[in-house]
Amino acid sequence: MNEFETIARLFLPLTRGEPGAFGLGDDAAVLSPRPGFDLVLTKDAIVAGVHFFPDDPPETIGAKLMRVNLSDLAAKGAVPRAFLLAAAFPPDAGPGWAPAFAAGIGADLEAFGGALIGGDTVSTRGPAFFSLTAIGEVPAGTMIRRRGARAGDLVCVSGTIGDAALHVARKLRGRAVRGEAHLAARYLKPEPRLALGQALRGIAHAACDISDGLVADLGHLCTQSGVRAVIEAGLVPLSPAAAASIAADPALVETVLTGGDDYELVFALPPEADVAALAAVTPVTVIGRFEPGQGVELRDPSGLPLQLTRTGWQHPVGRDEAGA
Ligand SMILES: Nc1ncnc2c1ncn2[C@@H]1O[C@H](COP(=O)(O)OP(=O)(O)OP(=O)(O)O)[C@@H](O)[C@H]1O
Ligand SMILES: Cc1ncc(C[n+]2csc(CCOP(=O)(O)O)c2C)c(N)n1
Ligand SMILES: [Mg+2]
Ligand SMILES: [Mg+2]
Ligand SMILES: [Mg+2]
Repeated sequence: MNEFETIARLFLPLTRGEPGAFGLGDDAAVLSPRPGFDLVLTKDAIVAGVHFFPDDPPETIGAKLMRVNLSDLAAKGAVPRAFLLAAAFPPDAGPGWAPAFAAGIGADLEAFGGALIGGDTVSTRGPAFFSLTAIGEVPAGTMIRRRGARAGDLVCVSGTIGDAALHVARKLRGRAVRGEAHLAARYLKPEPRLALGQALRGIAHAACDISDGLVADLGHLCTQSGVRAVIEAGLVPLSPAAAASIAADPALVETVLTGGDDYELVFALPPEADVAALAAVTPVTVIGRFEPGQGVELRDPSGLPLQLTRTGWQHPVGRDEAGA
């Protein structure tokens, strides 16, 4: 399939009748925020060998592209509205690859809402690269910021932490884990916490999604808010697979706390907030408290500080992988 066949056959159906997409036949799209709403804009990219394994199923690569972006909208309390897709397809992909990738995106547009309104389709002699600009809506002035956590607030997280990072540790470093199928599913198709994020509007003082790692992303929230977080490692919610993996190899606790790829939410709730009411929508766990100061402190079950060798994922930019 050539470029324009790909746009017409694979991407046009994903516009789902959105008039501002102009049938993917114009230079640009038009989007009007509904009166009384703000548009919330975010962008994440994924690269073969960096964010996904080149032999991952193309449907789940499309889904993961959607979900890493939906996760940012979720963290801001936004409702998905529109997406712009940049796709540089792998040079050696078979004829079924792009249709399956597009089907993964289409299924998530159905599941989570919004429409494709534009993008760009290119070729590459390098690794496959995909990026979405995701556009969501919130009632004007209500986007949840990373800034706003206060001393005394509860540190909360959704879902379970560390599953995807354990999958990566198994695939890249040969680490022995338990519950491989569960860990793989969590890596391939993270759950964007859209309902929780929307429920947090007007309640949470601050929120961030966890892409780089729990400690790193909580650290970003602390920096923006000008507070410190003290969390108890023993309270961090784990799936049975992650708990069994750590029980067999305690060193994996660092992978869980700092490995990233969780796409769960970490957020600040005032102490009087009704955590149980939120937890009725999505699993929510209180893992610590915000205090005056800066940085993230982790405590082990005996209350002693837990030292980590890193806090999360960072891309090397303009230097080699060894960090020279
Ligand atoms: N190339 C860039 N140009 C402009 N702004 C950028 C660029 N890269 C990052 N940013 C901005 O920097 C901030 C931090 O970006 P970052 O990518 O770390 O956040 P994130 O998307 O929530 O996390 P992740 O990419 O790990 O999912 C965001 O406000 C983002 O829009
Ligand atoms: C094949 C493979 N190797 C390593 C990882 C781990 N990883 C890569 S980028 C990133 C942070 C989020 O990305 P970004 O900050 O770019 O949004 C993480 C945790 C992976 N997912 N797949
Ligand atoms: Mg980003
Ligand atoms: Mg984010
Ligand atoms: Mg990142």
